[in-house]
Formats: sequence, structure tokens, C-alpha cells
Amino acid sequence: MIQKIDKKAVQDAVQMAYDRCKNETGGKNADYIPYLADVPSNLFGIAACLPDGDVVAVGDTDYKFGIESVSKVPTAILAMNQYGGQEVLGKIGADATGLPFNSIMAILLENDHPSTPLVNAGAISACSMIKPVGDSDGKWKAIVSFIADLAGSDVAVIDELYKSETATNFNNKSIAWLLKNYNRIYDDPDMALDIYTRQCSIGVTARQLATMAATIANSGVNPVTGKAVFKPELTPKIASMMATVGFYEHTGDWLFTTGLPAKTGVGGGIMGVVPGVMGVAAFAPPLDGAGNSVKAQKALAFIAGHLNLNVFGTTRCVMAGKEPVKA
Ligand SMILES: NC(=O)CC[C@H](N)C(=O)O
Repeated sequence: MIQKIDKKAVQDAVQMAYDRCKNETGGKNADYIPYLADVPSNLFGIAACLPDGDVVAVGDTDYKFGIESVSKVPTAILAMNQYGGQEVLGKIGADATGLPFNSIMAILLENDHPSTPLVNAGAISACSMIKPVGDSDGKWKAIVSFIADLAGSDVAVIDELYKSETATNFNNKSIAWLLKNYNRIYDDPDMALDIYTRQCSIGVTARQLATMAATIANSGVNPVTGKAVFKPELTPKIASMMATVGFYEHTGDWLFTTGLPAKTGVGGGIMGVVPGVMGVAAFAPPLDGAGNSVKAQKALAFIAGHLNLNVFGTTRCVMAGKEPVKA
């Protein structure tokens, strides 16, 4: 069944989600990265980017917060854009780990590859793959410009966050060198880790995340700028990766409840992709035990249910009067 929705339906759903969730008190800020512990916990914003580039936004949607693991998604797309999906599948994989995002055990259990670019091990491995290999400045320029192309506007590292994470990333250092031990890292481990830490420390807004999600939903064409950012055949690849492990060990519960491919970050952001329809995003710092924003997941779950966005359902949602932007 085809269900047509228009911009007003999206505006109403976003506003209702905001009103229903704004007083939610569950969860707490990440504190293993000291900077994150000090971000105001009452911040809350929701944004949706439609196929014609129109953005609907409510609340703190212009506040720049740490993208953290949501940054794993653009780097995975960039690696697939540079090498092809099959090579990333072979070198890293697309399997869920069923374990926490920073699990060392997952590497020991997945002895033939780190399992997915959307957990720390696979993301550090993905950073090591990014061309030009061996050239830290060149890699960084490739990653940060790719994220800006997806977001439709410039992004930059939050220096205080980068310093805070670099001073405390002992577990990720172990991951990087354990990947070296298993020949599953493709550049210098310390360099790959620094690139990964810098990408996690990029400041983004909920509006920018929604635009990134809409670019994925629109087969790689940014609906705000009209720029073709990546090869269209990669949308189903990255959307399936997000659906498989976007919420870590709670991904199954999330997908069962919402049917929305999405990726979380410990900075409090969540980005959701409705392929062929739109991108959604929400931001609120307090997290659940798996590192997923409590308010943001409740808000996006409401929107997905209210607008019938479940990608596994028999109802196909289309945006009335909003022709997708083509490159
Ligand atoms: N889930 C997350 O957002 C984790 C990202 C964080 N930079 C880390 O490596 O631990």
C-alpha cells in the first residue's frame, strides 16, 4: 500500500515527538570521555530533511555536538566509494557483534575480520583503509570533506572534545594494535586511531545529521545542495549496515520496534534513514546503557510509527509533492 505524506504531516509528527519526549528524564551523559559529561543534559532537538531539501526542525537543532559513532557511517560509505562494497565486506565485514561498541572480545571472536565498520574495531579499520594510505593529512581531508558534502555545510573538530578523547582512549589503542596483530588494519595503527578519534570529535547539528541521512536516502545526492556525493548503489549497503548494528546490542529491539535503519553516537545524536523518502535525526545527551540517546530514540521511534516509516512494512511511504533532488 502507498501512503502519501506531505511536509505538514512531517512537521506535525516532529512537533508531537518533541512535545511527548522533552520531559523524559532517563539516561545519563557519557562520562568516559570527560568533555561529554559536561554537555548540558537538557538539550533536545529533532530534524527531518525531505527529498526536495526542505528541513523541518524543532528544539536545539543548531547546537553543535560531538558526532561520535554516527561518524562511522560516512567513513564506511567513503571506504566503499573508494574500494567498492565487496572489498570492504572482505576486509571488514557487515556482521553485528551483539556486543558493546568498544568490545575487545568481539575482535577475538571474529578472528577472520573485525565484523562491521559501525563498531569501534571496524571503524578504526575503515579509517586505516581510507585513501591516500600512509598520508594522515590526505586521509583527514578526504574524511572531513566527505562528511561536509553529506551534511551540506562545513564541519570542524571540537578541539576540547578531541583533546579529551585522545587523553582517555586507552581501550581504542588496544583495539588498534590488536587489529594489527590480526592483520586487519591497513595503515599505521596509531595514525588510523588518531584519524578515528578526530572524526568522532567533529561537531555537528541535528539539522546536519538529518541532511546526511537524507543524502543516504536519496541515493547519494544531497537534496539540499544537489551534489552527487557517493555512488547510488551504496545506499542499500550502508542502510543495511545501519539496520544490522546501528544501536549495538540493542539493534534488534530497535529494529523490531521501529523498522528504521539508524546509527547512534555517545554525543547524543541519532541519524535515521528512510530509503527513497527522507532523513531524520534527533539529539539529546543522556544515554542508555548501550550508549544510545534515550530521548532521541523515543522521539525517532514515535515519528517512525506515526508516519509509517517502517522499511519492513507493507505500507510504502512517499512524500507528496516533493520530487527528489537529482544531481
Ligand atoms: N558509540 C560511540 O559513539 C563511541 C564513540 C567514541 N569515540 C568511542 O570510540 O568510544
